[in-house]
Amino acid sequence: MEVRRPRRVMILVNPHSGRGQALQLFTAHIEGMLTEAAVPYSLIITEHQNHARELVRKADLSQWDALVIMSGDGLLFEVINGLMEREDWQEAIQTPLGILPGGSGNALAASVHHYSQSPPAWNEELLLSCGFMLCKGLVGSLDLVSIHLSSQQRLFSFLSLAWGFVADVDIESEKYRHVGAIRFLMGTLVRLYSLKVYQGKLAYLAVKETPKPQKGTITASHPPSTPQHPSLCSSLPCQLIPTSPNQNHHRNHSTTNSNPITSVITTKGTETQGDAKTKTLVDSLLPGLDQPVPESWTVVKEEDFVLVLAIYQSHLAEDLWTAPGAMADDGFIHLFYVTAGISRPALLRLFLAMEKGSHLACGCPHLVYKKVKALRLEPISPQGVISVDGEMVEYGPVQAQIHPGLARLIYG
Ligand SMILES: Nc1ncnc2c1ncn2[C@@H]1O[C@H](COP(=O)(O)OP(=O)(O)OP(=O)(O)O)[C@@H](O)[C@H]1O
Repeated sequence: MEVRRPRRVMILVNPHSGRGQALQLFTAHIEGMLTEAAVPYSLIITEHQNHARELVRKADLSQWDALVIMSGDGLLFEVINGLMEREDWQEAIQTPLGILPGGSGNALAASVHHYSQSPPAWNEELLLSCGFMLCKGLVGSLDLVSIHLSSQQRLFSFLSLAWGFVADVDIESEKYRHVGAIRFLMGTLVRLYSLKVYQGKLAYLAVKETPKPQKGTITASHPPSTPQHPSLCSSLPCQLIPTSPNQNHHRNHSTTNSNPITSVITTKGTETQGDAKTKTLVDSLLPGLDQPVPESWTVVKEEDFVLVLAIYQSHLAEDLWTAPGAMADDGFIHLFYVTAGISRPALLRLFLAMEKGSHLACGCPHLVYKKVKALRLEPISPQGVISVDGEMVEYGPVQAQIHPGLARLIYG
């Protein structure tokens, strides 16, 4: 007879995130909620940078129903990259992930709240909404973006890749973190005052609008963007239910080749290569960074930018509804860029309009928006900042490709 050990939710709290109150917020608002909903959990307080990354890289994931972070987006970035560094990454990255806002930006928390079609919420109200989603335990797919840096390092991102104005504001405003979400407005005003032009080359592979596939065919396209709720989902009462790892972790995978040296194509177009034990995820759309981009790509003729922002969730911060049509698993990188020549007032108007998601209706000739599957950015300006999920990464040429529905996220 199979004896199932009890499994639970690992909650990682960064006590220094945001205004440094994540732990107090957890105790005041979430602890009771989880107890009432009978969700078993273990609380782990991160002690240093990369603590969460190392922990999930080595964790026995069969013990955990979900990995939840209470912090800003930076801690989830660590968790995702820790999972993708494991030998069993294909299974590991299927562990449901959850977010409780404890930072000052809280982009993913604001996005999942938005996907639940609830009216906008901030601060504690947003935290309660995310806590409620955690108790319900509904799980959907989450797109990840594979990012290659010039040093050959590869990262996995769930939120954004930014260069120019947005990246500068994000990183420079970290020193105002103690004031909370308003740090972005302060950073924006400071950076507007010393507005810069950033030189570089941008190219992308645009999404082709294709007719809907026939029923029953396996395609490489993304699924409908409504959340799927197969595994952690119980009906009622709101409670996380243990599931067998084998039951759900391979939900997206259909093996097309029985050879142990396999190339596995998932129904969502994710390719892996290698032997059966250590397959690596292939970025089939990306040539080497030292190779020219394929002819099917669009090369942007302008080389003077104010910002380039690739985002794959709806919100860049609690009050920045940047990609109004985006969903967690829509299979798109939403690429925005602003070309040089925009006036300070026009740029400020764009950011103010972003609060209501109406910036694309501003009619600003300098703002361009494209849905893409891959992109490459080659900065020419010798110094600058590139950020991935709000974290500063190595400056230099960078390219990225979307992997639709590679991870799983708790959202209602
Ligand atoms: N105990 C800790 N001490 C110092 N740094 C930590 C600790 N735990 C996590 N970190 C690091 O802090 C960084 C910032 O974390 P995170 O983004 O989650 O919070 P935040 O920056 O306050 O949020 P936001 O970006 O929304 O302002 C991450 O790189 C993370 O690795």
